Amino acid sequence: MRILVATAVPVERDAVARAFPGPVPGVDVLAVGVGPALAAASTATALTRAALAGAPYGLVVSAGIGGGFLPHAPVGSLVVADEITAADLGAETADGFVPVTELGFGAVTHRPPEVLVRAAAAATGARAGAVLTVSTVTGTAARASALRERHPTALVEAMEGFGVAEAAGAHGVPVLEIRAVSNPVGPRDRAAWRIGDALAALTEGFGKLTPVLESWEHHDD
Ligand SMILES: O=C(O)c1cccc(C(=O)CC[C@H]2O[C@@H](n3cnc4c(=O)[nH]cnc43)[C@H](O)[C@@H]2O)c1
Repeated sequence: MRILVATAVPVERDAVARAFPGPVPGVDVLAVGVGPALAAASTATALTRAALAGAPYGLVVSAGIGGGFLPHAPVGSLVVADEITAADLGAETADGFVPVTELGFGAVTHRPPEVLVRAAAAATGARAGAVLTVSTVTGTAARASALRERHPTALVEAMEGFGVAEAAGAHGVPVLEIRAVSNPVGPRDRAAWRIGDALAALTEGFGKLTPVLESWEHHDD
């Protein structure tokens, strides 16, 4: 089975690639850009190109760093998504946020295969929980609390997972998301982001995850 690993930026791509001693046949790691729209477009393009070449991918993995909801996902920890949810795709109303699904449109959540989530968490020591996709990095305690109130199982927010998952879904390919926590979700303190520690955790996690991905077979679970 061919696997596409989609990171946002080249440093994340390189952190994933460092987990492998050399090129791994069947595993491609691609930097697809920051944010859900560019990530969706780039991932869909890669999936289409592979399908047209007669070598389709059987699994897409969205991977990278992310903000962790404290105390559930501390800096340096790993999280695997049991749900990939677009947290700001909807409408603001006088009564609060309404997701697009309640307005009669589209989807806001993709669920990776349960068996794969469990195996990935067991192999890497990652916590399993919801990973939110946002277009705006949270910068206040109030927004962090509002997100957790709306999504009580959320462990991480990042900016690409839902876009990658939409592209995978359009191709009928299962998706997984794994994030290494670089910063707490909350008041903006960009200087405190531990990007190096998170990238190291991503490399270590991917070393343990790759055999799981390679041996996994999709049975619509
Ligand atoms: O400094 C900023 O305000 C800023 C605004 C937009 C993007 C960035 C990035 O550095 C994005 C990098 C990448 O990291 C993921 N990420 C990491 N932490 C968070 C977070 O707390 N909330 C959302 N995304 C996060 C994200 O997936 C980006 O691709 C900085």
